Amino acid sequence: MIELDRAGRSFKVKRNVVHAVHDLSFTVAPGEFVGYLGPNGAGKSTTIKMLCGILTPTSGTVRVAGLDPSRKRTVVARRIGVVFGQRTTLWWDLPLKDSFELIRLLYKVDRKDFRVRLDELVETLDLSTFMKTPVRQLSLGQRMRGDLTAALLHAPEVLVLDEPTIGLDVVSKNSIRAFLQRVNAERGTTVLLTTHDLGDIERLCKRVMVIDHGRMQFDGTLDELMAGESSLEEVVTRLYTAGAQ
Ligand SMILES: Nc1ncnc2c1ncn2[C@@H]1O[C@H](COP(=O)(O)OP(=O)(O)OP(=O)(O)O)[C@@H](O)[C@H]1O
Repeated sequence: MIELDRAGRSFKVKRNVVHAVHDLSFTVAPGEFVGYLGPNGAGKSTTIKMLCGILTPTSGTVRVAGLDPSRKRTVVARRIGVVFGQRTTLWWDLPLKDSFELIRLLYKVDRKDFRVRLDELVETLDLSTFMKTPVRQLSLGQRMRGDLTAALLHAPEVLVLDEPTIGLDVVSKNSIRAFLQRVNAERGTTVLLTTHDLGDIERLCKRVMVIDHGRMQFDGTLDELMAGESSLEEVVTRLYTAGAQ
């Protein structure tokens, strides 16, 4: 479903070249739920931006559902849902329900399918009390639930999440985690999850990839990553520190 083959992305900053992602290869099979970890500046968001076609790789190839996102951005957009926890994709001044209607029009979602999906998402994510509220007046937890809904209204096969639980309280985090687990289990949606919250990883991901300085440091199961140790935080700290040396 997701395939990177020696993908790289560099940026020219003044006279220097920053290799944000370097020679990165991995595949994510349909229906997998994969955690994508790395310290600040490791290249996670750059990878995600290449998956949605926002950034073109400077070397190698990136494929989503067999398509090149930078060349087929609109087609890929219909097959992928993306949530950037730090930024909303909703319209700031519009009531939430109007943002959803705009998404229906943009993605050309059939009116009946849209209704069924929206009703289900409103119920599961408990949105009914703030559907008429402008996005700018929503709390962070409410806004995040709105963003998740927006990402799923066109029933994408792939969901890419960049810090979807950032800044949320423990109850909101747990309800979002339960929701994501359900989307993956019931709809078979492939999920790639970037987070600095290791609780998200422990709760949701069987497989974990860790990158640092744009290169893969670890790709395996959570059990393999833990290798008999009891604290994921310690394991990850060791990996991040080793990468920095
Ligand atoms: N548009 C850009 N121009 C120049 N450098 C960039 C650009 N985007 C990212 N970078 C650099 O690429 C590297 C990887 O950044 P990226 O945002 O992908 O990291 P990240 O793993 O998502 O980090 P964080 O966890 O802090 O969000 C960093 O050194 C960053 O400064």
